[in-house]
Amino acid sequence: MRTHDLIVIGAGTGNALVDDRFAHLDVAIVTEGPFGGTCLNAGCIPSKMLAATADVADTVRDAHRHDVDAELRRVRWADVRERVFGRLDADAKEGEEGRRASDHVTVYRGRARFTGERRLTVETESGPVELGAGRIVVAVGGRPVAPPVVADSGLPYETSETVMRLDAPPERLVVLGGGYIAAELAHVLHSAGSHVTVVEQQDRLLAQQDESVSEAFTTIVRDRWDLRLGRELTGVSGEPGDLRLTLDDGTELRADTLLVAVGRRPNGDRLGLDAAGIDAEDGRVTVDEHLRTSAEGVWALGDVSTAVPLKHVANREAEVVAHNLLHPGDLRTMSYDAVPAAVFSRPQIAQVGLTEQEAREQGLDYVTATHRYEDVAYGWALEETQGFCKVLVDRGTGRLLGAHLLGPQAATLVQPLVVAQTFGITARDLARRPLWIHPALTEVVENALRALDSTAS
Ligand SMILES: Cc1cc2nc3c(=O)[nH]c(=O)nc-3n(C[C@H](O)[C@H](O)[C@H](O)COP(=O)(O)OP(=O)(O)OC[C@H]3O[C@@H](n4cnc5c(N)ncnc54)[C@H](O)[C@@H]3O)c2cc1C
Ligand SMILES: NC(=O)c1ccc[n+]([C@@H]2O[C@H](COP(=O)([O-])OP(=O)(O)OC[C@H]3O[C@@H](n4cnc5c(N)ncnc54)[C@H](O)[C@@H]3O)[C@@H](O)[C@H]2O)c1
Repeated sequence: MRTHDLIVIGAGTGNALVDDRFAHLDVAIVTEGPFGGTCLNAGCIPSKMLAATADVADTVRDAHRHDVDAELRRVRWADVRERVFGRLDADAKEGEEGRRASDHVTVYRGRARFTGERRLTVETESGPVELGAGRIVVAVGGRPVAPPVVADSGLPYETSETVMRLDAPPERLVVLGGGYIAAELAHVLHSAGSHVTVVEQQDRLLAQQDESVSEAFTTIVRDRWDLRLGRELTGVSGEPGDLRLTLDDGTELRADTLLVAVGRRPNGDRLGLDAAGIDAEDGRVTVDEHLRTSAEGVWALGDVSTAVPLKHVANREAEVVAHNLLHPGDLRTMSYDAVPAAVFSRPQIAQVGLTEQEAREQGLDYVTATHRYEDVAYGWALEETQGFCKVLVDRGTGRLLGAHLLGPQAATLVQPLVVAQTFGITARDLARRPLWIHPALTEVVENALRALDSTAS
């Protein structure tokens, strides 16, 4: 058995944890998949590079709204794909080579499985390798799930791991699920020329968002995508390239390609956690506020353990774990108090804190205010008619409980609201103390906050 000081399982966020502060340790990085993990290879980054291209194409399509005559001839998907993955695949390779060149890091490629306390076996190409370490970080992420009706059909389907690398946009794409991935990749593929149908079991798309956002998004995209809401998929038949998808109301959809986007599950179920005494629930590793697992010397971070499977959360968790590994006498705590999120679709969406339905369910005494993009000068400049910023504030303290944006640059505009919520700055202070640039789009945030003055009693 080869023994290391520290083993990190997973080369996504786990790999980023190992910086120069660990140079005095003998570190092993074990990974089944490419360096950079989901975010770089099949997640945040390619989907955003593709979404940005989709935004360019849609801007050309909509140029007439700005009295510009333009015609979109074609989205050259093969070239787009090559630009995106040519860069990202090279990045992943470079990341691995850099690690292999390091004299204090050993890389093992293969699937790891615990065999005992802080002991594991890795199925490498040249056979199993037994490893042990004083400390282990579990950062093995998650994977897409497929419902049995699809998985058992024997017919091909795509997930976010494969669909962005298709040779061409499908002519007829059906997306199962109406959450994050559906919203982003339907935008990408519709813009590239696919006819898109979304089948979602709930009555609205992005149903986890604030109800006003979810309703507005659903209404807006209905013009572009064929929506089958409140529907279940009950059968998959046909043949590869010509699928027949039956819904619970008896309707049948035809599709070249089925993209399954009904959620992801943590990979802990594949790790033999019991052998190492690591508690988990349905594959999700249980951690305390310092990100320690139930096994001495074993830590976990990212999608395998977190309640909020987002990359900026995983990055912060990695900072906490790195500190705690290096300073066992001064442990840091991970805070999930003001976690923002964004959906890079068209329109863009961003949020932080509570939705109005959550505030209501929690019986909070709150006020809300909404300001529309079309009521600020830069919204006029953009000819924007659908976007808005909505804020929820605690009536007693005046502090932000939540904020929700739908419209251009939402993911950027939300950031001052994240700062305010993090530092407990009241909505009134945030509106009135800093100067807000005129006539920047940020005025939609400023004016939503100012509108609270007229709603608060
Ligand atoms: C399409 C898509 C778009 C996304 N967009 C965004 C976004 O815009 N913003 C955002 O914040 N989040 C986004 N996310 C979520 C984000 O990608 C994840 O939260 C993040 O990548 C999780 O990082 P991680 O390190 O926990 O896991 P991963 O990056 O998945 O890394 C897990 C690593 O573990 C390895 N591994 C797994 N099992 C084993 C094993 N048994 N043995 C050895 N190695 C193993 C894998 O090969 C991989 O290297 C997106 C996700 C998807 C799917
Ligand atoms: N911009 C971002 O931050 C971003 C982008 C993409 C993915 N992600 C991450 O990836 C995760 C997975 O994304 P996702 O879109 O797969 O999951 P999701 O949880 O966002 O959405 C899944 C949707 O599928 C629906 N659904 C579930 N089972 C269904 C069924 N049998 N038939 C029809 N609909 C069904 C759910 O009601 C839900 O609306 C996200 O939760 C997020 O953590 C983040």
